[in-house]
Amino acid sequence: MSEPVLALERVEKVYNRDLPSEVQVLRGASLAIAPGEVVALVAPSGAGKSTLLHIAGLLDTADRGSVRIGGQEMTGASDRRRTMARRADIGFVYQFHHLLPEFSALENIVLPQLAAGVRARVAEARARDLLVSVGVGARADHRPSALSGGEQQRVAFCRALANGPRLLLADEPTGNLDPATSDTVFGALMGLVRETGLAALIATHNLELAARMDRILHLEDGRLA
Ligand SMILES: Nc1ncnc2c1ncn2[C@@H]1O[C@H](COP(=O)(O)OP(=O)(O)OP(=O)(O)O)[C@@H](O)[C@H]1O
Repeated sequence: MSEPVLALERVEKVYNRDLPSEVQVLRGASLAIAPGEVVALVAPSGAGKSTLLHIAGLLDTADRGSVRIGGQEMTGASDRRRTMARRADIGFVYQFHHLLPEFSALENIVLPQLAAGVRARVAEARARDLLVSVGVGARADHRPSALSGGEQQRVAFCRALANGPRLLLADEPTGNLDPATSDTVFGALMGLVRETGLAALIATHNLELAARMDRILHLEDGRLA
């Protein structure tokens, strides 16, 4: 089997250690996601989904266990190396779009590319292609406030993929949308992910959406099964 894009091994995480409020969220969580594989992460509220995604996305560190991105061991890596790996390899999507309100949809997708050193004309062409591929090409020049919730979220997907990451991490990406919109927007996300051959870990409470992914992982009692 090819090298997993994301591999977690026996990851443990405790918040507020040695305080009365101590909570052990992860108790040996392990997973491996292959290139091109789309995996659903399903868990009861408060089970530690966001914690797991933050650790996988190198935004937080585990107390124990190992995190590898593209075969590179990230446990104990310097902040600089983790930041570089995060920028180069990982795209994030959240429940709320977090687009920059004073910039257009197009600019929101161009800016991270400019920050990564891509030339403006190339960045703009890529941003337009991405917007067209998720069905919001006609909205390129609108600011986020002039877009519907579903359109905003589709723009957020494009932004997450702008710099060609190899791993997409999504935390309830359609959780804020009504069921019909959620279905359409999820379809757009899957289209993008399949087109680019990304590996993805997508947290959702929606079991119908989870069933459309390649595999479902359940997070319970701090472990994945
Ligand atoms: N920074 C923190 N300090 C202390 N406790 C925390 C912290 N972050 C999360 N927790 C606790 O850890 C547990 C898991 O939180 P997490 O946000 O990962 O859950 P979740 O599965 O994403 O929940 P939800 O589906 O409701 O968003 C919860 O009990 C939460 O209260």
